[in-house]
Amino acid sequence: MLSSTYHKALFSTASRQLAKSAKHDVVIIGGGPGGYVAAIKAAQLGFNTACIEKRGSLGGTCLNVGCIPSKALLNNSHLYHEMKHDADKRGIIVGDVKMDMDKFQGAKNKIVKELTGGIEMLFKKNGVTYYKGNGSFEGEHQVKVSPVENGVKEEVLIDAENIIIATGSEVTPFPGITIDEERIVSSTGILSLKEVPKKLAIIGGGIIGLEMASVYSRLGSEVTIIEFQPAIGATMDEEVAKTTQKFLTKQGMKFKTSTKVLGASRNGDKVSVEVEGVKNGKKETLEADVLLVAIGRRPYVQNLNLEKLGLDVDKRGRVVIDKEFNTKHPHIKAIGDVTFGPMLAHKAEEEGVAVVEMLKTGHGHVNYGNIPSVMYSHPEVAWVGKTEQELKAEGIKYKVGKFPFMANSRAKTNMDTEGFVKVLVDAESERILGGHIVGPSAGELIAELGLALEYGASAEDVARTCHAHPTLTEAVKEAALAAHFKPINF
Ligand SMILES: Cc1cc2nc3c(=O)[nH]c(=O)nc-3n(C[C@H](O)[C@H](O)[C@H](O)COP(=O)(O)OP(=O)(O)OC[C@H]3O[C@@H](n4cnc5c(N)ncnc54)[C@H](O)[C@@H]3O)c2cc1C
Ligand SMILES: NC(=O)c1ccc[n+]([C@@H]2O[C@H](COP(=O)([O-])OP(=O)(O)OC[C@H]3O[C@@H](n4cnc5c(N)ncnc54)[C@H](O)[C@@H]3O)[C@@H](O)[C@H]2O)c1
Repeated sequence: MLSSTYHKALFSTASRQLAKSAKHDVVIIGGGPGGYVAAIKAAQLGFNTACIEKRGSLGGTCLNVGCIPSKALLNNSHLYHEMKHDADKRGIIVGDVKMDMDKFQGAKNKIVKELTGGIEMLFKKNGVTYYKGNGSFEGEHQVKVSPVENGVKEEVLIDAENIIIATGSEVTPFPGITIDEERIVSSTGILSLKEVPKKLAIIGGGIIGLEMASVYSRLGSEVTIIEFQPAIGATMDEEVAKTTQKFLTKQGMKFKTSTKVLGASRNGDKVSVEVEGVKNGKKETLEADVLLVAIGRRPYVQNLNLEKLGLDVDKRGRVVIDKEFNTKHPHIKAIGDVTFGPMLAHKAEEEGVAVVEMLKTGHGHVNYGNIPSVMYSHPEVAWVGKTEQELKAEGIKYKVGKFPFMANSRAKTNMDTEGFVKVLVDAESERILGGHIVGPSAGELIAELGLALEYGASAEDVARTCHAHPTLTEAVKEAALAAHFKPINF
């Protein structure tokens, strides 16, 4: 996303004279992955561009309280766990390994600060005007920027030819459960705990639940995940979800699937969670030191004043747009989490580019059939294209090619052999329809299958491509070979 030059640079906002009114070709409300990418692209394509962000720092949910801080905690907790429990079997004697939570959190905060500051610098470099304030509609072509702490000091009224809504999403609340961000936390609070909870309960076995379960389980928490559905992993391929649950269970996490949460309350430093089995109606009270509520996110449109222009949201609160990102007023468009599609940073970024290209040329495209998903647990889980359950539901005849990391020489040398690569191909043409990986570096490996999908490659195309040895990528090649004919090494 950002080059390392910018990662390193800490950037302080230059003081600027604020006009009470301004005029721009493109105004973007929201500075997350959707909004900031759209802003940079628009400026690069020659538009006089402004981006309004009220948070006080750019990068949105992803950089401030999402992708980036969670991955920093995941990476460092993994290192800690490896040193403590894994080094010995590799012949590395490390002595007494301990956690320093202040430094652990500090390392994460430093990364967030550098990356968000880097975007501010990119805005400067590309000539994007950045308004630190709340954006709201005043008219079809008028956006008002209202002051926020450390932001604009007075209101600015912008006259905008085109407006892009990129206001993202917020945590879905659980009715009746009050988040205090201390003992009962959302995805934001869990990223900044001051100590490792002895017992951590999590409502929701989706991506946030499982990633945070991984972090704290590695640091020593007893983790229980409560999931309403019979399976974890939200939209994962069913076989992959089952395998993932098996691996995470082996790591010590406890799962209560098909379980309904009736309520939760804080009593001093403890939290009680009342649950009931969906199938047997059995009630139980779980005690925890911290409870994470992670049952999804919902679009965020508060304080935008959409009503003023009669802009529609659907039942799930998503801003209604057509295939070209247009609301009912075609010069007002919406991208990212605030509208349809998966709530992923790279999806928002793709839309950020496409929406601006649409403005410039009348064409802009996102391939929604090829948006990868990655869960950064260990082993990682990554997928792209169709799952087996989707292919069955659509009546598409397919073949499966699978290859286990146990038979991959690089995974063996790394002593990291859990999982497999699964390639789903059209039964006749062998064109790749989906890729599913649970295993080491799955999040990196999935890019190859994404590229194959984008270019309409067949299993044979991937299988006949020379892959370096010894690498984990050979498992992808072998899975493709298995779909086409037979693998060599298994
Ligand atoms: C814990 C966690 C981990 C995640 N990890 C990943 C991951 O690893 N990979 C991944 O792809 N996705 C991940 N996501 C999802 C990802 O963060 C979102 O999909 C992505 O941030 C959406 O980008 P966006 O630009 O649409 O919205 P956002 O990032 O939410 O940005 C919207 C911005 O608009 C601002 N805003 C809202 N209203 C106004 C207004 N009226 N005026 C001015 N500013 C306004 C908000 O302050 C916000 O900064 C994660 C999410 C969470 C919560
Ligand atoms: N690595 C990543 O790409 C990444 C990481 C974190 C978050 N995200 C994105 O953020 C969004 C939100 O993540 P999330 O994990 O909160 O949502 P999610 O949709 O991934 O998972 C929510 C889970 O909660 C369960 N659930 C819902 N209501 C429940 C209830 N009442 N009781 C018990 N379980 C219940 C659902 O069945 C589901 O399994 C997702 O769209 C995800 O794509 C992505």
